Amino acid sequence: MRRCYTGAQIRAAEKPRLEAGDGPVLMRRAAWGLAHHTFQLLATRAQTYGSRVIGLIGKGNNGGDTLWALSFLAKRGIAIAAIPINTTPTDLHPEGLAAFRRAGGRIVDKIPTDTAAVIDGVLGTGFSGSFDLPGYLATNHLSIPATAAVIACDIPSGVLADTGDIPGAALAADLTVTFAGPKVGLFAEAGSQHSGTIRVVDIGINDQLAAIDHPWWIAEIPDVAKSYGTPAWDVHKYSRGVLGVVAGSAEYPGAAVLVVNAAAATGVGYISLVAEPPRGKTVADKVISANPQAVVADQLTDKATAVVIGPGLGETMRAKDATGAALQAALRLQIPVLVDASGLDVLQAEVFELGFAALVLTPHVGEMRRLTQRLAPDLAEHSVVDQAAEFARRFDTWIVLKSATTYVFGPHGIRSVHPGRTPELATAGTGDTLSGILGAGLSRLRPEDHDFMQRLFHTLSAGVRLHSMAGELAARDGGVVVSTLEHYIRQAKRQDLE
Ligand SMILES: NC(=O)C1=CN([C@@H]2O[C@H](COP(=O)(O)OP(=O)(O)OC[C@H]3O[C@@H](n4cnc5c(N)ncnc54)[C@H](O)[C@@H]3O)[C@@H](O)[C@H]2O)[C@@H](O)CC1
Repeated sequence: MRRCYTGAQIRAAEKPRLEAGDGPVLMRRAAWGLAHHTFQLLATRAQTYGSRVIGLIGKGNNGGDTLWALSFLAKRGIAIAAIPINTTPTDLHPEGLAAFRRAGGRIVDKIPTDTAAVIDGVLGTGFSGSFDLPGYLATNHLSIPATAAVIACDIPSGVLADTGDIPGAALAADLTVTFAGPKVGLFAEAGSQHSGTIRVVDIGINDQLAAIDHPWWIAEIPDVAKSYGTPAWDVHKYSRGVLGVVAGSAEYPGAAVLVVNAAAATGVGYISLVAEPPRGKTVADKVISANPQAVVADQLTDKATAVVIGPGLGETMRAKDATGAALQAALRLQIPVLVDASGLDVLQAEVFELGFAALVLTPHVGEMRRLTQRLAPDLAEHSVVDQAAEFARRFDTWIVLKSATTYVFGPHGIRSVHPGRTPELATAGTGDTLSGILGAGLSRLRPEDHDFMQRLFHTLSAGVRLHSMAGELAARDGGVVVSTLEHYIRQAKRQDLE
């Protein structure tokens, strides 16, 4: 798992160094890294000596970094120029501007058509409110040639470092060179679609960053193998993981099929479908014809090591009873419980007091808002991401908030972020598939292990990654058809996508 940070966390880590007077040193390290990666990018395009690089410069330190970086590039034979954005040359970072001028840089008011790269150094982590850089450029007749690379200094201007939201508009970068540690805004929401390739420059504050409480985490491809890879050589079907599935109804039998398909493709020792009569008949028939290895029972087996409750259960009294009975059994067995879809709407506040081994809720944005409205109405004014984070903390539970960006929040502030890698996953049934993947992962955990919580977090985060890898593979293969996603889950488990 890789760490990333809010703007405030990065500022807190820098603070002692700034107070010790190290600001200029940190800035020059950042600028050196920005110049290095810019040069590397130009080299891959065979555009180094004599190429032109233009900086779009704001009045803060982000502009200062860019001016310094341009001065370093000039020493490597690059023709440099800068355009102040929303400010005047007299308001630019003084030392940066002096270095830039010493290196022969000129302030200009046009972007020449032979420009090889534009560095966006208008706004960095000091950005708040709203800004529309593309609109500003259009109004001022500054057009970036289609052949020029766009390189963002630290973060594309207009992206909020803490959330990835873009309240105005931002340039989409080919490359973002970010300092100290990656900002969460480069991976979340619209920011994730504007950051391009991300390079991190070590500016010498890693010790301070390591000490930060509650960074954000990101699951990387190797993490999938850690949580979902080959089981121990000596497992048998029960010790590998027994997943109970309480899903499907006469109205939505397909949801149960999708959960079971995904769990089977992810890898589990035994799948027990809880399908008591009369809803059981249709659901059981459909699941068994798709997955003959699943075993149908009318209640949760005592051998279960995790249970998924909710997909396609519907809103009938019977669905509520099935949810209640499965929760009681899971409590008695002390196994992790995942509640999704219809199951979420019947959860009452008391459920959170019961003391499950772990309770994981996987709402999409609409379901999260409904949960908040019902159980924590005072949070309703917050963003849905903040609602999920606070809900997890308040109710001592785990939330996987599904949207274009997916978030995992744990009870004690632990959290991970997962950029949307393909909009193809925005189709009915992909949530059921995620429940199946995560259910299979949960069934492998042992609540009695000392590092159970850590493993649980990794399982949820890596499972979200596995799901999006499967989506990406399906998208490349012509699009996501949910009933075939299990095929891509298996492919994703063995394929290095990057
Ligand atoms: N703090 C540090 O030690 C380091 C900071 N570095 C750089 O410093 C940046 C942060 O610098 P700053 O704090 O000066 O902030 P920025 O350079 O991001 O921008 C600050 C300026 O933009 C203005 N501004 C904010 N929102 C605006 C809006 N919506 N419309 C118009 N103007 C707006 C602010 O009033 C302020 O004048 C980082 O992103 C990074 O590039 C690097 O040099 C590394 C070291």
